[in-house]
Amino acid sequence: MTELLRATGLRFGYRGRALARPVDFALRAGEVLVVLGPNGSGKSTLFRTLAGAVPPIEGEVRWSVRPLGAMSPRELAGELAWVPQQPATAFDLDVHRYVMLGRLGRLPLGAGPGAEDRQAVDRALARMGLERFRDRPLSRMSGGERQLAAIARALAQQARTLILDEPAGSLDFGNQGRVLDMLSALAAEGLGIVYSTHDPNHALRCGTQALLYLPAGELAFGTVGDMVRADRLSDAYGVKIEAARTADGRTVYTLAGPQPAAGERLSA
Ligand SMILES: Nc1ncnc2c1ncn2[C@@H]1O[C@H](COP(=O)(O)OP(=O)(O)OP(=O)(O)O)[C@@H](O)[C@H]1O
Repeated sequence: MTELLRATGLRFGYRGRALARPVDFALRAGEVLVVLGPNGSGKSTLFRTLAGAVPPIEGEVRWSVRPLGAMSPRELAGELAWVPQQPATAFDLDVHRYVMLGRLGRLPLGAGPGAEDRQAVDRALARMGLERFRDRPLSRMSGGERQLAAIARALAQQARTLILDEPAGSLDFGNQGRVLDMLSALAAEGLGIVYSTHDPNHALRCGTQALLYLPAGELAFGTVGDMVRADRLSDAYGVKIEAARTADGRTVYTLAGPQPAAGERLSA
């Protein structure tokens, strides 16, 4: 399988202070890498580092074998499309213009969008079920609808990898399932997917690899089967987490009760 992303000895954070110990990981076409960790552990910062918005403290990021630092913004736009946690624009665009922003990074300097770009926008709106919101200003959309529009914008970009920061964070139960299944379908079409979530069950539903922030600055990488386990999750979040089985044999994780008070860690 084609390698899309590789991080080697990567340390990242702000003003020289790393949020985790050095980590190595890779993503190939067709894989879904899920990033799990407590609030403030560094999931968004990792994404910003992979996208080149925050320079690494140490180590290297490569997209399709090329070092991130040597890539032009247009080359990078062909590699990754980033869906931030809280999509925002300086102007109140209507939805199809907002989704068109996903095309801009791919256009030659000074060129305007053409028929191919408009088709890409229409396809992305259809895939997200947003056709009826086409001419609606973002300011008149709910948080969840805006999140779907941000995913449509990333799809319109037609990059090889999608990075999504908590894509299901504002979505209702039905849309959570739809978006996760769509991410699986996009991976099956050959894209690479990287996304963060606070729900380990989402990682089980749609994940092949996982990065898990553990206490003492360890960032562990492995298969979802190895990383998303009750013992490791309990360790990561400092609460007792139990595995249960559904009638059709799937594993689901739930919080066990009662839990330690906030700030107390489990003694394991
Ligand atoms: N621009 C910044 N400069 C300095 N520190 C920052 C900056 N942005 C975030 N931080 C800090 O870096 C740490 C990691 O933040 P980050 O947003 O990456 O966490 P996260 O895992 O995505 O959190 P959450 O699950 O709450 O969204 C936090 O302690 C945060 O306060």
